[in-house]
Amino acid sequence: MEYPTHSPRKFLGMLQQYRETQLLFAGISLKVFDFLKHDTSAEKIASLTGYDERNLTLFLNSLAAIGLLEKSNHQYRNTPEAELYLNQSSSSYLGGYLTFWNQMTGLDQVEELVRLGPDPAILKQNEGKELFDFCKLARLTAVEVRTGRVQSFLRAAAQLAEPAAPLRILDLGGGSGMMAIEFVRQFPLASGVIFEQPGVADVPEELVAEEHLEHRLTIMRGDFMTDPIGNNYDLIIASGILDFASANLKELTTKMAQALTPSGYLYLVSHKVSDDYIAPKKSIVGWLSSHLAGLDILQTRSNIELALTSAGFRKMEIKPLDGAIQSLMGEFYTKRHITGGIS
Ligand SMILES: C[S@@+](CC[C@H](N)C(=O)[O-])C[C@H]1O[C@@H](n2cnc3c(N)ncnc32)[C@H](O)[C@@H]1O
Repeated sequence: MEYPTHSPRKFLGMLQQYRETQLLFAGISLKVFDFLKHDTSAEKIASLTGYDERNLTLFLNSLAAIGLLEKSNHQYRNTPEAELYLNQSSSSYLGGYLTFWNQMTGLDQVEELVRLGPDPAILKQNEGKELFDFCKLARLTAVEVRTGRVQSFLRAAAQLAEPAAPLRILDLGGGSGMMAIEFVRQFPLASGVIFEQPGVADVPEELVAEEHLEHRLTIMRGDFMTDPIGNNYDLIIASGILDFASANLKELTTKMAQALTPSGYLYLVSHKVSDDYIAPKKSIVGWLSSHLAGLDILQTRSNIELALTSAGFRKMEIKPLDGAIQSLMGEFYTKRHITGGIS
């Protein structure tokens, strides 16, 4: 008998991935990773939590099978990644962030929305900043941003600026403000502004205070589309914000260009969405729930490039960086004709 022309492996793999994802979230919710810094038996965890020992054993075996736990001699312990990101006692704990992101981008309603269409009110308003809980997101990303994103940004910035440069920076729609906070920690003479909507700005304000950086970072509250954002900045960080300009992208890029000094830089993190809206799949699928609900704000890469060019920006070539995670790195733009360092 001939093999079929194509294998169904892809679908079975997707099913398996779905099951593994369910196990991950069950593990986070049951907080089992909190008990597994060191070798521990299912019996011990069951006695501490009241969970059913038999079923807990089955569950832990499955977590070990999918590579979240290690098992030896009937004892379980976290893998290094699980210990770093899934144990609540870790300073890099991401369980809350993953759970929030799962809810925010969840597709439980996909069938209904495809059948019935979007919410007319969301469709009419088309305001991303009204739809998402950015306050909660900002609190949760304070940790996430330090798991690679900010390091990649700082490594790239170190190529452009002298360590002792007295730079003035703006973190526009900064969320947690962690990009700006870590930047001024790395550049001891740098100072600047974190700009956020009023309902979110308390989060970076608290984080700045926790780091005792109030004398170097001020919080500006407002709507970056309609309110002044300040000027004379040497560096503007625009990470994950351009989609919220909706149809007014050119206005926002022009506003950013005007707020920069002539030799200033823009650090841009965007989704690099293709014109046909099918790539990258992480962004297309991640935004699907809000688009089905009625939003239509995701900007394509070419739209963004057009708006940046018409505002006078040019993309800079940054040399490959040791230790930077390329997929997490944004791009630098300048208004200058020549490239060089900020000083
Ligand atoms: C996807 S988050 C990115 C946050 C942060 N830059 C980061 O990379 O983690 C977008 C941020 O832009 C802010 N934002 C969206 N629209 C805004 C507006 N019109 N004015 C001010 N902030 C806005 C949101 O409150 C949110 O914190």
